[in-house]
Formats: sequence, C-alpha cells, structure tokens
Amino acid sequence: MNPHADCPPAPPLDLTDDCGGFASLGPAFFTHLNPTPLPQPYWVGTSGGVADLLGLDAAWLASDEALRVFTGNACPPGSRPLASVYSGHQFGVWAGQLGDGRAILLGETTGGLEVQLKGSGRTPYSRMGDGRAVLRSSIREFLCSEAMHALGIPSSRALCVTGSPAPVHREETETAAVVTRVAQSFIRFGHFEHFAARDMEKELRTLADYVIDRYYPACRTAPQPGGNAYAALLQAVSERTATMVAQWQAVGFCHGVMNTDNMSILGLTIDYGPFQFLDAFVPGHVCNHSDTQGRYAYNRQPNVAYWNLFCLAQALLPLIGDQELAQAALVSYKTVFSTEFMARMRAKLGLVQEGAGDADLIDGILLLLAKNGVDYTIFWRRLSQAVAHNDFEPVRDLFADPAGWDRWELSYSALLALMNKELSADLMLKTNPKFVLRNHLGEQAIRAAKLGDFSELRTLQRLLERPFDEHPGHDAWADFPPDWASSIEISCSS
Ligand SMILES: Nc1ncnc2c1ncn2[C@@H]1O[C@H](COP(=O)(O)OP(=O)(O)OP(=O)(O)O)[C@@H](O)[C@H]1O
Ligand SMILES: [Mg+2]
Repeated sequence: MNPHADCPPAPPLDLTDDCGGFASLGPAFFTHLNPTPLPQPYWVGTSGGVADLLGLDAAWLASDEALRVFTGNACPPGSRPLASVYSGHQFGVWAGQLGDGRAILLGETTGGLEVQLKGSGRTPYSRMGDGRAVLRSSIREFLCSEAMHALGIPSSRALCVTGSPAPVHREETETAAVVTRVAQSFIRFGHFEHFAARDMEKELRTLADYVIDRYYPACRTAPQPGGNAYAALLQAVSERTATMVAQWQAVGFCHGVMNTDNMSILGLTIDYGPFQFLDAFVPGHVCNHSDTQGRYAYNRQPNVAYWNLFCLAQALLPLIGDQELAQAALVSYKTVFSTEFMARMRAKLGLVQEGAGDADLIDGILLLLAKNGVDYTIFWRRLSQAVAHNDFEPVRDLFADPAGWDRWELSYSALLALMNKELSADLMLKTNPKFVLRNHLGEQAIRAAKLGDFSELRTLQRLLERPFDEHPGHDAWADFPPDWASSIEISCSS
C-alpha cells in the first residue's frame, strides 16, 4: 500500500501558514496587501538552482499558474502577502520612513525561506514611486544575485524574472518586470532604525528578539559581551557584514547604494541597483551615476559599512542600555574585515601558507594595478593561468610599466617557490573567476531581451552560474570591455 496515497500533492510553492515568520511580528511591522497584477505576463528567466532550493517542481515552474504567481497576478496557497515598513539613512542623511515601496513578501516556505516579489505594485510605503521595476534593472538584479551566490558571496537569491508590456516611466518609457527574490530574511538595518527613531522600544525589542531567536541563537547561549544578547547581536551582524564586504573588495564588486535600508541584518548582499564589477582597477571608482559625492566609491565601502553599523548600534542602544558596550560590539569589525580580506587576497595569489611578507605583496600589487589601470578580473585570471603554466608573459603584457611588474614578480615568485605550485594554481583558479557580470555584458543581454530574445541572458546566466570554469568557446564573455562600456551610465533609476 502506498503510504502517501491519502496525502494531497505538495503545493507548488510550499508557503507555511504557521505564523512563525515575519508576519508573527504584528501589524506595527507591515501592511497586508496583494500585489497589483500586470497585463500579458511572459517569462524572462528562471534559476534552476533556486527552484531546487525551494523544492519547486520543474513542470509547475514552467506553467501558466507559476507565471501568474510570480508576476503577482495570483496568490499561492497559504500566502498572506505583506509589505514591511523600515526607515534609513540614505547617502549619509536620515531619510525617515521608507519601507517596501515596490516589494511584497508572499510568505515563508516550510524550509524557512522568504519569497518576495520586487516590482509588484504600489504599497503604503511607495511614497511618490509607482511600485514598479523596469525590465533592465530586473534582469541585472536576477543575474547578479545568482552570480554573487556562485562566487560564494552571501546574497539574496533570485528565482525568476517575469516581464509585461505595461509601460513604466523612467528617463524614457520602459516596460515592467517582477523579480522573485529569496532569502532567509529581508530584514534590514533600517527596520531597527525605524522603531528606534520613533521610540517604539517594545517593537524594537520584539524585532531584535525575533532576529536573535530565528537567525542568531548563539547570541543567547554563547558568552556575551557584558552578558547582553543585544550587544552580541550587534557584534555578530558587524562580523558578518565585515566578511561580506571583504568578499566584495576582493572580487572587485561595487554595491553602489549602501544606504542603511539596503544593509541586510544577515550580512547578505541585497538590492542590486547601480552595482558594478570593476573593469580597470580604479580604487576610487564610483559606479552609481547618482552618487555625485562619491560616497559609495569602491575603496570607501569598508568604511561605509562601518558607518552603517554605527547607525545600527545607535538603533539598538535602548536595548543594549550601555554606550560603551555598544561601541565595544563594533570593535571586531576592523579585525574581521582585515583578516577576511587578507585571507581572500592570499587565496587570489595562491599563497597556501601565511607569511610575514604577504601584506606588502598584496599592497604592492594593488598599487601597481591602480597605477597601470589594469583590468582587475583579467589580471587575476591571467595570474592564475601563469602560475599553472609557469609563463608570466601574458600577465606582464597587461602593464604599461613592465619594470614595476618585474620587480613585484621577483618577490612573488620567491614566495611561490616555497609552496606547492599545483596547490597554488588550483586554489587560484577556484578563487579568481573567469566570468563576472560586467556592465557591458548585462547591457547586451538587456538589449536583446528588450527585443524578445533571451538567448544572451541565458548564455550569460550559464557562465555566471559556474564562473570559475573555463567554458570553452566563450572567451569573448571574459574579454576586456569594449570602448562603449565606459559610456554606460547606471543610476538609481530602476
Ligand atoms: N518605483 C518605486 N516605487 C515605489 N517605491 C520605490 C520605487 N523605487 C524605490 N522605491 C522605494 O524607495 C526606497 C529606496 O529605494 P532603493 O532603490 O534602495 O530600493 P529598491 O531598489 O526599491 O528595493 P530593495 O532595497 O528592496 O531591493 C525603498 O523604500 C524603495 O521601496
Ligand atoms: Mg533598497
């Protein structure tokens, strides 16, 4: 007898209605509302990896019902959709109340993952916005979420993008799209700032207790700074953030809008707007065309993250109850950042053992890359191949000033000689990606998608899902950016 004969088939998107998730926090935290439907939806892209993570049936994911659900035109069983309220500091200035102005949480799966639509219509937190996202920015968010995951960098995930011919007005008229995002939680620093700014200490405590119980249980059990679970939470968030930003710096990722409302309490990369992977190594590079002051320049990201953690510390202060304890909880940020950054840079160089000269070697190469404006991703990949094949000529070719390179290479080769070459090369090829989502690659996929051709998007997605593989026949996607790439202007408009 089949023991499952009487069981109903598993729902396609298995959302729990046990009320233990974000919805359990109560009405001060959100507003229940349904997404606003879009006309004539169509598929743009789906991620098999995220479908597997959610346990989604492939046939269902290809169905019209799934298309309706992920465009916001139908609600999955068990779902009571909601938009949450948060506040935040934008470009260093207190912005007051913000909230999910165009994102709607469908619910949480039984596996503990929140499923959220972005671009699914107006909410009570939309302010002047239309609640929509355009196809261009949705494709960028979809591709980059999955690319970051494949690079081993903590990130929200993206299950799919759907599009609609509905017009959306930005600098020019574009069309609408919806990204389905997945994460354990979409709670941001700004959620805490919201309740702190309004002196709503009860809600602040409810939120902090929820985050600790669900995501940081060790903050109650492990030895705590001053015996204080909220200080322990601040320290844990600060260390996760330090690790995430160290990974951004090592891979050459610029986030572009590190406002406190875009900082995840779980140390995930969230909100892929005007991000960019560096082409040439320009430490002061500003990827966001709207960031006229350069606040979020590549080389300022580690300090900005620390500034944002300081805002979180201030928000948590009523719970921590002691200024010194709050400050002490932030102290490890700098050491964790530099330890994590150094570990990643050592791996990029294939230094399998730690040595006293590592920091000088790393500083030295970063200075040379900046001075010569060398392409960041290509440099590291060529260096990995050079170590694998014992031929440094293709790397030398990248430097306008080869004398500086020659000097550095002498010290580097002396260090490498102390290591097992095969181990070094292997580590480097698994650390230095061949493929990253450069602006021009995203742009090519977007231009084709706007004409209804999603083949470029799928090719790019496939390369970015396995960025360390060689992918024979696809060297063009790993090549230098074309001249027109520098004219691409990515702003907050999305
Ligand atoms: N088109 C829009 N309609 C309504 N609200 C918007 C729109 N664009 C941005 N917002 C809201 O403005 C604030 C700041 O926007 P920001 O660009 O950081 O976020 P986002 O890209 O919309 O979303 P997320 O951070 O969820 O990825 C947020 O409260 C956001 O919801
Ligand atoms: Mg945002």
